[in-house]
Amino acid sequence: MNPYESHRLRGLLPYPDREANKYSRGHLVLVAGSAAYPGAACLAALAAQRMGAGYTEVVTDPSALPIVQSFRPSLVVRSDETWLDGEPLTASPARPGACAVGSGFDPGDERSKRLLFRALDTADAPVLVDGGALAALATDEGRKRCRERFVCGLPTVATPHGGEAARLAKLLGLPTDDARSLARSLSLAYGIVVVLKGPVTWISDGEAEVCMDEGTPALAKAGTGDVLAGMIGSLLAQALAPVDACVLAATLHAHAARFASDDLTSVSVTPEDVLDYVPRAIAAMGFRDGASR
Ligand SMILES: NC(=O)C1=CN([C@@H]2O[C@H](COP(=O)(O)OP(=O)(O)OC[C@H]3O[C@@H](n4cnc5c(N)ncnc54)[C@H](O)[C@@H]3O)[C@@H](O)[C@H]2O)[C@@H](O)CC1
Ligand SMILES: Nc1ncnc2c1ncn2[C@@H]1O[C@H](COP(=O)(O)OP(=O)(O)O)[C@@H](O)[C@H]1O
Repeated sequence: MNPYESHRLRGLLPYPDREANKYSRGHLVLVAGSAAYPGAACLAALAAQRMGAGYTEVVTDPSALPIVQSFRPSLVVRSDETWLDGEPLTASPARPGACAVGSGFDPGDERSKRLLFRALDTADAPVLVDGGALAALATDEGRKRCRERFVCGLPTVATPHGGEAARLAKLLGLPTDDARSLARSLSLAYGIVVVLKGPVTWISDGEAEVCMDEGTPALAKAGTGDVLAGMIGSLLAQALAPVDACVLAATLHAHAARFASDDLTSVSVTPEDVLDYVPRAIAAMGFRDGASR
């Protein structure tokens, strides 16, 4: 059920080439955070950096700007008000990129919807939809946009937990009793790759499902989903195929939490600790021949 054995996963790790520059290593536009949840933008942004993206640009609510800026000086941070009217994101082989939208959005507010729709409408690049933006995705207008992107060959990934998946299913009256079938039916109905998170996480592109069961209940703490979104977004920005990006990120997220639990106990691990153990999870997965350490 999980065709991703360790050799295949190791081959997907995005070790930088000798000639790498910050643009060739992937530009992630992370539209995240709100007045209510500025911390989610910080968690997802550091996760994106740790997962290898060369250029992590955080687009956030004006009230969250100073918080994200002071969190890490290497982040490029700008206001979502200017982003709404700015240049759309275009990815190319020389300058790969992706947009991740919604971690730390207030579900159901009008601003979340505007930001999500702008990302879906304008990004000529993969888009990841997470957190509060999933409420706006679970509307006729949200689904229509996903279908249009699907027809144009533009990947969209969504990372719902059980509650968010139920919202996406409700729009279409889909049954929610079996997680594997739910991941598949949401993927087919919206034309997206679905990462249905939980104690077991199911990843579906509508054709096949991958079962991710290496997690630990240490991950059941607010903020770990924001970390996962940053990791997947980072790999999408580095031009991994969508299902590969989701499987590799979910595996490293689970391994990082296990390493953190070994040292800190499953009681005490925080999402920040999961972030700190991502490098150990990457190193434990191994090095490709010729990769720069
Ligand atoms: N430090 C931060 O800034 C954090 C921000 N967060 C952000 O907070 C926003 C709201 O997310 P929430 O998930 O709290 O709110 P939601 O309103 O989207 O969903 C929460 C509700 O979903 C239901 N639910 C059903 N199954 C569930 C499951 N398996 N896991 C979780 N909930 C389930 C629960 O009844 C709960 O009341 C998101 O944008 C998220 O990214 C959270 O990730 C927590 C940390
Ligand atoms: N009991 C558990 N066992 C394994 N993994 C879990 C468990 N509970 C939660 N997780 C993982 O933790 C993450 C929680 O994400 P999410 O519910 O979006 O949290 P948040 O929105 O608070 O960041 C997901 O990756 C999920 O698979």
